[in-house]
Amino acid sequence: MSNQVPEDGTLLPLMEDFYTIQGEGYHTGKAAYFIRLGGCDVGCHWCDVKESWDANLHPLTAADEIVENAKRHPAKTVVITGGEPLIYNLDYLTRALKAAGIQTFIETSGAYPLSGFWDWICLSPKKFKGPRPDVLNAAGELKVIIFNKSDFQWAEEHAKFVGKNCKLYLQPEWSKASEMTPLIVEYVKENPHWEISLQTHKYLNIP
Ligand SMILES: C[S@@+](CC[C@H](N)C(=O)[O-])C[C@H]1O[C@@H](n2cnc3c(N)ncnc32)[C@H](O)[C@@H]1O
Ligand SMILES: Nc1nc2[nH]cc(C(=O)O)c2c(=O)[nH]1
Ligand code: SF4
Ligand SMILES: [Mg+2]
Repeated sequence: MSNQVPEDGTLLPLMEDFYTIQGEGYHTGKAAYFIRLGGCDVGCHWCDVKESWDANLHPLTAADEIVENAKRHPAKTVVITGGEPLIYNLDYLTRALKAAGIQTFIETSGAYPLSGFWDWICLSPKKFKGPRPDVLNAAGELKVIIFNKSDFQWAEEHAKFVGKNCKLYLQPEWSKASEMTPLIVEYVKENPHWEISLQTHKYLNIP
């Protein structure tokens, strides 16, 4: 992890920011400005953004500047992702976004303590470094990645720990999608409290 990131959250290692369509989960199809923070030590072997892992490769950027850039886009929604964004204290950034009238959504593994003020929390827990109870309690959606058959049971175990209104999604791991998607279809037909989430941006060829 980067040593120089100040604890007050006024500077954050920004890997990239881009205006696109939310491709996954509950808010699929909505325009949003994505803020991708560098740094992650969870170590998913199938992670589709491994370039994010080393925080030191991504420039420390003023949270105020990130907010000014977010304000320039028509959709008043940001998705903060990474890397693992909860490595950092996100109180300052999300307070400023909300003060600017922007909705705050996060994509997180839940492996670090919850910080920030959120309109939506997408928790995608990982075997490699499990989710914390504070994030399980606050999640609006639980999005479990299905890489092999044993992940269905693992998904059920985590669903026990989220709130009763939390939406439940199964999302195929991208490299295994042709093999796992038919299994997910059958699983959801048998267990309709779950829904399918696809990485629709990859089918649309957009960021
Ligand atoms: C790159 S992660 C960044 C946010 C956070 N570290 C997390 O894992 O939730 C964003 C989302 O992409 C999902 N994801 C990453 N690699 C994937 C892959 N190969 N196939 C399907 N989903 C993937 C993650 O589970 C997560 O829901
Ligand atoms: N379009 C689009 N939707 C996304 N939803 C979650 C993403 C992420 O990497 O966190 C993502 C992403 O990278 N692109
Ligand atoms: S927690 Fe997220 S960013 Fe980190 S390795 Fe896993 S999928 Fe990639
Ligand atoms: Mg992505």
